[in-house]
Amino acid sequence: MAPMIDDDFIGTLSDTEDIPDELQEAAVSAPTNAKRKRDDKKQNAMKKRKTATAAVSGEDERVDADDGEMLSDFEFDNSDRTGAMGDFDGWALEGDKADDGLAGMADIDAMVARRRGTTQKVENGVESDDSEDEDGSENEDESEEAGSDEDDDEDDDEANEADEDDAQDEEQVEEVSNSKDQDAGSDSGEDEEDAAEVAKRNAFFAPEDKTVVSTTDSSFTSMSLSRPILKGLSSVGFSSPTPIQAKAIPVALEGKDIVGGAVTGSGKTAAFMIPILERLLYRPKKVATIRVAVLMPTRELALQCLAVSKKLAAFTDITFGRAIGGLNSREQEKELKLRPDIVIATPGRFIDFMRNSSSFQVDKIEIMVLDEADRMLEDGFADELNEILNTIPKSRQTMLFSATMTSRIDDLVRVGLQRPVRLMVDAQKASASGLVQEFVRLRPGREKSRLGYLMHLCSEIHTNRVIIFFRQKKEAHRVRIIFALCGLKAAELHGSMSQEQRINAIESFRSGRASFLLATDLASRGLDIKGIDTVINYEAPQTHEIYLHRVGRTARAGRTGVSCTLAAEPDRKVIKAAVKAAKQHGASVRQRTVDPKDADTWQAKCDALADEVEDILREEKEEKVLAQTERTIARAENIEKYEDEIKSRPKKTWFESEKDKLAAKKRGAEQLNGPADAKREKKGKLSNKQKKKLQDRDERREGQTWKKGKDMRGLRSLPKDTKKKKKKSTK
Ligand SMILES: Nc1ncnc2c1ncn2[C@@H]1O[C@H](COP(=O)(O)OP(=O)(O)OP(=O)(O)O)[C@@H](O)[C@H]1O
Repeated sequence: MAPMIDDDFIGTLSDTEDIPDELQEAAVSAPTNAKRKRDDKKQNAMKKRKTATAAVSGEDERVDADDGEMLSDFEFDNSDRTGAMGDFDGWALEGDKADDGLAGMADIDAMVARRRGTTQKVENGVESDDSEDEDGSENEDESEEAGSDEDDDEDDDEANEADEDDAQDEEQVEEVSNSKDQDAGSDSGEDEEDAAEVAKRNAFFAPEDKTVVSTTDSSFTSMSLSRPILKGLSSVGFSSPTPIQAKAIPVALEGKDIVGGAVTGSGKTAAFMIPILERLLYRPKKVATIRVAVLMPTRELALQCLAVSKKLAAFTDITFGRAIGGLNSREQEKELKLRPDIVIATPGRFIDFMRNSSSFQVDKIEIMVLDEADRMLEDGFADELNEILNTIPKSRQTMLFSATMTSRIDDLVRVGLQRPVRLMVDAQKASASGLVQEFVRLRPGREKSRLGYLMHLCSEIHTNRVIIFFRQKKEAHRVRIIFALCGLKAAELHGSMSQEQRINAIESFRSGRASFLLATDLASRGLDIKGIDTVINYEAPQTHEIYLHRVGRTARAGRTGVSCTLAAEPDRKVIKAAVKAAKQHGASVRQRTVDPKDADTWQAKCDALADEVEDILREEKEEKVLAQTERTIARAENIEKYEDEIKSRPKKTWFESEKDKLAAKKRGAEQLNGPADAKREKKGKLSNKQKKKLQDRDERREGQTWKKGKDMRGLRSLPKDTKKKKKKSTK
């Protein structure tokens, strides 16, 4: 039966709830940097720019940085974007081993083709290089071989980037559904901030009215940007600044610290990169120096940022280097020896170079950017971040950006911001304006057919340019096999894949060879892939923030897109928060009705494939073991061949022991999943809020009925017969 869109969707997942009228298809609607050392030339250039900006904007036009208002008059120009950023053409992998094949997907496709006895031609597959994933441990000495082994992509910081994925994986899932997501529903964080927090904030941030220039009528030319920068902008098709760019660029050009937030896909990358490039044009050029460090939480994001930045800098002499995990360190070390102006990095590899590469000097860094800053400030990255912050100069400009930027002062204080300017363009927890959020409700007892629902959606409704998010990489992989067995072209992306496979997977999806990308939250932040039509949440994520990042992979840069979330009992809290926020911001929310028979038919098909899936998993494991053995032999041969060179190198040091790393990982998981039971015991007395949380969790564990929250109480104005019908259906 054809699926239906039910426009009067409600956020509640309980069958006893009434459908609200109001949820019917919304049809949507610092002081100057005197302390900091700047050379005279730069200061003068800055002053000139400042005067020009002020002249253009005028005092009266200043906009309150915190007004949370969307600048409705801004529209992305998507009419003619040929040659623009849409044509992302690579990962700047010169020198790194990058395969054009369909790694990660080709293996499965080949196996399925063999099993089906077809002659399906499968492009060359690349074996998974996930040795560290098999035993779950990294060997610090492994990187010793980097010099002699081109393939040695697994480095010490593998763990950091993998954490992004692992933290949301495996055994934590149950915890997740029972603890942290309760926060998502409650108005924690910003909403609950008290007067003390407001006072702290006022003291911490620079007074807004003095520091923020107007964004109305702003254009790149009115920002007094230099010709090479303007040429770069026009070459990528950026004709006018997005709201966050209009706000951030003038402030950043003045050298001020920034805490910036704007919805996903609103151009935050260029918001920090344009002023950096402009400022670097005025750098002293006699001695090459690393002046800028941009830190990102995942390797893919770092590579993407590098590609975008290089395009923007195409008409300048500004140079770039990488310190990105998972890629050949020797190549990166070579680049860093030349002291590029800007280094784009993931924290683990950055620290590795900081400690072990004499050519990597960070003592002249003048600007540091933390992209996806709220993620970087989480416990999982705390040790790395502290190590970096303690090493690079304190007298730097620091910029933090994220679509879900935290304003919790305690989090921000440790970054060493100096009277930062707070630039929040969109209302907190808003989604992109072109996004339609669909929910497919799985009634109690229907969860066992979750996969059936997904298969139905992907074969009948959302059939192309779809990214599907999973909580567990194992599940993403299993479903990827089922997709292959059912003839759906898919790629997968998660932390159990080698970096090369990860990049190839993204590329095969980007190029359209794969219609579906099955990913974990490794891909939830920042990835800018043009033309993603739909984001499907196979399960709701742990938090509302992650939900916003996930659904933000579509409807980017003024485009439209759909998110579709399978909503069962365990997903309830996050969905409740998502619907509530969507309601508040006038976003489009609707329910998609899928005939249970369709889902059951697909579920039966999938169940019937179980043995075959097991066989493929076994076969895959055997191939992995074989590949692993071959790698071990090759490694041993390499060690023998390059023994002298390896022994002559100083032993690498790492700032954390394995134990510390594990502890950090645990802290990260705890932060993600909420306080562990142990914490509860240790603390002794619990606050009422904690008690309520635990009680809610226990109730849910026992499968008791969910109580309506505040935001759901308003859902009463349904026509009577609809109410009756609903009640009946629950009996
Ligand atoms: N001024 C502009 N004009 C037109 N397009 C732009 C402009 N600035 C950025 N874009 C495009 O908008 C898209 C999103 O940009 P970007 O990836 O920087 O978003 P973001 O805000 O960092 O998103 P996320 O929060 O998901 O990381 C990119 O494809 C980029 O090319």
